[in-house]
Amino acid sequence: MIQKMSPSLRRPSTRSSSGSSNIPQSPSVRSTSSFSNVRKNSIRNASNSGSQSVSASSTRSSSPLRSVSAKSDPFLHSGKIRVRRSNSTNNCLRKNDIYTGSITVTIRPKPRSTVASHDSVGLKSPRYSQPRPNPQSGGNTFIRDPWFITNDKTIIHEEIGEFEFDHVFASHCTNLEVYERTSKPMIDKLLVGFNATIFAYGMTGSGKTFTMSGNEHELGLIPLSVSYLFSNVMELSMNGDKKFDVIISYLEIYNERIYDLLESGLEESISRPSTPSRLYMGKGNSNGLSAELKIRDDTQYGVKVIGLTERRCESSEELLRWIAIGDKSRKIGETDYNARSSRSHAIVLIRLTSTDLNSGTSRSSTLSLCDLAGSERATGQQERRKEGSFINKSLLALGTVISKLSADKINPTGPNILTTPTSTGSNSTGTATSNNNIPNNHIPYRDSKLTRLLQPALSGDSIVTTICTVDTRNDAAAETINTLRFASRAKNVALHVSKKSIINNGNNDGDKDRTIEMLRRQLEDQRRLISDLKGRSSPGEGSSHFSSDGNIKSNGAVDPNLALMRAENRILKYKLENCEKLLDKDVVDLQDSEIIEIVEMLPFEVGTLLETKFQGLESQIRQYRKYTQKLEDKIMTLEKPGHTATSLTGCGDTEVTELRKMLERKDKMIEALQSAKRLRDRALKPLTNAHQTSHPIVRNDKLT
Ligand SMILES: Nc1ncnc2c1ncn2[C@@H]1O[C@H](COP(=O)(O)OP(=O)(O)OP(=O)(O)O)[C@@H](O)[C@H]1O
Repeated sequence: MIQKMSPSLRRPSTRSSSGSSNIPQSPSVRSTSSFSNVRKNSIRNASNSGSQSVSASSTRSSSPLRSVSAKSDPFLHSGKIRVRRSNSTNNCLRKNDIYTGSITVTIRPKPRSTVASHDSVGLKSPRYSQPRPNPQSGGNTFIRDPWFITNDKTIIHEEIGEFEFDHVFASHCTNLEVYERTSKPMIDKLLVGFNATIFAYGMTGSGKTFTMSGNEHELGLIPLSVSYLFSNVMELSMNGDKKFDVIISYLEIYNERIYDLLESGLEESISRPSTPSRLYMGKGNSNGLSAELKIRDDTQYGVKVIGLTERRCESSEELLRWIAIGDKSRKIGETDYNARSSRSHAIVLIRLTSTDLNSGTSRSSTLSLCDLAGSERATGQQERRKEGSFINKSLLALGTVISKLSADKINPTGPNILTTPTSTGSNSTGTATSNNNIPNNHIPYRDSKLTRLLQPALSGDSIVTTICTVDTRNDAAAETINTLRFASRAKNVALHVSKKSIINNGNNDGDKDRTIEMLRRQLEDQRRLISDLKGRSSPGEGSSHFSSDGNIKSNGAVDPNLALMRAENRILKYKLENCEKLLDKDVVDLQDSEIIEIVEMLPFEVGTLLETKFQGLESQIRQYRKYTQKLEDKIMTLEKPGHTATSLTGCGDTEVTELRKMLERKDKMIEALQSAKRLRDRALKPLTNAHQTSHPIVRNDKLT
């Protein structure tokens, strides 16, 4: 019997290639007549091949990445997954800086049966196609599979009809294939500056956590994406023009409260080895200590969780270690459907900041990886029931937001295209505006923490991809149909996303980096100097330190007054020595018998004048010598322990002034010396000339 179709599924199919148009595509539900043709084919295919999908299995076999071994490398070394860049995007990228398209929606059915060892972790629900006792016949009845996947875009329920999405995976596809098609293109967008959001949605036990985190046999989208991100970051920063910062935060929404999953992880990050997945950690391990965090509107990010821990990561291993630590605190509990059911929505936020070291410009984009808790029916256990009601309430809020965003009635002129909040998109009150700026219906983002956190992403600040996991067992049909309805609406939400803007001002990271580099160098220089001084100074030197050039320092800084005093003292000394030499020479010269003879021959006045001059010079030199000595003594005293830089500076001012005055006088003295010499030369010249005739050898050298 063909059931009456839900109104939301009645839209005519828009089956054009999703990559060729920016008009969001409605999921199609075929007429029952067309459906019956498909059904026949599907049933035939299924019975012939024993598999659900032809196209998806071909995808599986053609993937070049299937040989990657999760066992050999739990975090999958980046080199192993970087086989090729993905060019698969179902949406249009009109301009380099603008992304126009709709939310990308993919469906991942849970396999009919999983290998026993894989399933031992907790699949409690009855297996697909298992025999059930039939009271009428007394024998066993096999429950028939109501779902068919006819190609990689379509999933059909034999009574409900056909749903079309961007991609429908085969139930036996690997996480790697899901990653290749969903997450990898998003990392490529992230790397060029777009925000990217990926979330897994589906009923409890349908494989959301398996898809996002993986298990010990198979890596999930999170580790695969992180490895790919870091391999790109390393490659792009190789030539030294760019620098990347990767920062992780990790939170959960449990019973409508936000908790930081990295708050208490620092010690563990140091001591613990990395762990690939929360599935293999302790159960029910809430530490119960973390405080609830609040959300605020934020001009840069739309919304911000106040006080959320941020950890800077240098490698994929480090980042995944933080996630493993966060996973440990995530609330997990046993439900009727899943022995290790996530009782919270978990969101990993990875912020990538790239800085162009030449221009100093930088750009930050954020990757949000969300593993939502699964919708579930009421259960017997009180605690699970309470959790379940919070989960369902928040998922309902998400469904309503998506529904409002997707509904044509919001914008009767066309699809509801959302733009970034900073331009014409939604605001914090949740009012969406369409392209033509006509205010639309109120979008109830504030109805739950989940929708509030996803608000920027859903209102056009991020490219969004969702992976809806479904359970194709007959028992789960109602939940699966609900999931597909949600997925159908999400597919209708159109996006118009701008790249995050480049920050280019004096306070950008480039400038900061340069300043930091300069300060770091200064610090290193000073450290070297300090250790050098420590090595040279004796233990009793108190707070005074000596630089390599002998100047006293306080806290590593050169005292400029003292340095000046010392320099001037050196000059003074040098001049004094020269004066002394000159005087000594003159004295010697004058004592020379020949000169004395000559001088005796001079008129008396000249001799007296010279004598007076030289005596004056001698007296001046004695004064300078005395002063220099005094100055040296003073410096020696100041350098002794107990004299601080302050006292030094205080003394130095007067000393330096005096010294300067002395230097001026000293210059005068030298001038006087020179004029005396000239005078003497002039006085001696006629005598020398006269003497040359009778005494050809004159010791001129002594007079110069
Ligand atoms: N595609 C798959 N291949 C192999 N095993 C799977 C797959 N999907 C789910 N499973 C298994 O099913 C079980 C439940 O999956 P999982 O915990 O991921 O579900 P879930 O949707 O996250 O549930 P919940 O919402 O309750 O947290 C796990 O044991 C998981 O390994």
